[in-house]
Amino acid sequence: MTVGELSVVVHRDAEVLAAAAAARLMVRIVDAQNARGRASIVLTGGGVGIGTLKALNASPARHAIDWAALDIWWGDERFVAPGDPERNELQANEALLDHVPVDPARVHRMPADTGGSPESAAEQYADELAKAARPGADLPRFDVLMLGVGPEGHVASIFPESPAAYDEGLVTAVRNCPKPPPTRVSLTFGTITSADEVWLLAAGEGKAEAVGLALAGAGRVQIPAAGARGGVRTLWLLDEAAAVNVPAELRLRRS
Ligand SMILES: O=C1O[C@H](COP(=O)(O)O)[C@@H](O)[C@H](O)[C@H]1O
Repeated sequence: MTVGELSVVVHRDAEVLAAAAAARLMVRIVDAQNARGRASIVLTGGGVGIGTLKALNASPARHAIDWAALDIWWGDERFVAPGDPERNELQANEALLDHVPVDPARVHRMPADTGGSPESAAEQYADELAKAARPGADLPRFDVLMLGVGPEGHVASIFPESPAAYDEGLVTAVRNCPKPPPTRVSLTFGTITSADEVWLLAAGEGKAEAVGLALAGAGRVQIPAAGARGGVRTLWLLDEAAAVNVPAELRLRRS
C-alpha cells in the first residue's frame, strides 16, 4: 500500500466545512473527467457527508460535472430494507442523486436487506467492484473516497476492535455493530486504502477525541480512522470543534 501526503484543513463550522468539501469535490471530479473522461467517487453517510452532497446540489457549479461520466460507490451501508430512511443511499438520493443526471448503471449501491444475509450482500458488492476493476487489479480506481468519522473513531462501518478491522477481503459484513442499525456492509481497510484520495470529514466536539487520537498515531484497530489513508493524499476536513486536539503543525490553514 502506498501512503500519500497527509493534510488537515480546518473550517469555521459544519456548514462552511460541507460547502468547502463540496467545492473541493466538484473540482476534483471535473479535473479527473478532463484528464481521463471519467471520475469515480465513494460516498459516505453521516452528517457532514450528506451535508456535502446537499451543498453540492445547491451550487450552480454542479453543472460543471459530467454526471453521466461519474461512477458512484459507497463506503458502507446499513443492511436494512430498501427504502428504510436509515439507508445511506436513500439520504444521498434525497440530498443529490435524485436531482442530477447520473447514469443509473454507474451508481453502485450496496445491496439492501431483501431477505438475504449481509455476508452475501458483501460478496455481491465485492463482485461488482471486481467487474469494474482496472486491468490487472482487484478494484476500480477511486479518485476520492469520503468517510465520516464516528465519535469512537469508526470509519465506514469499521468500528474499533471489531472483526471488520481485521477483514482482508474487499467488502465485509458487519454484525452486532455498536451504533444502530446493527447489521451493515462495509468496505475494508484494503479497499479504502486503494483510493487515490481519502477525505475524512468530521464536525463537532463529539469527534474531537477520535480525531486527535487518529492524528496522534493510534492503531487502526483501536481507532479505525487512523487506518484510512489514500495512496496519493489523505485529507482531514474538520470544523474548529472537531479539530481542538489537532496539533497546530498539522493544520494546513484555517478558513
Ligand atoms: O453510521 C455511520 O456513521 C458515520 C458517521 O456519521 P456522523 O453522523 O457521526 O458523522 C458515517 O460516516 C457512516 O457512513 C455511517 O454508516
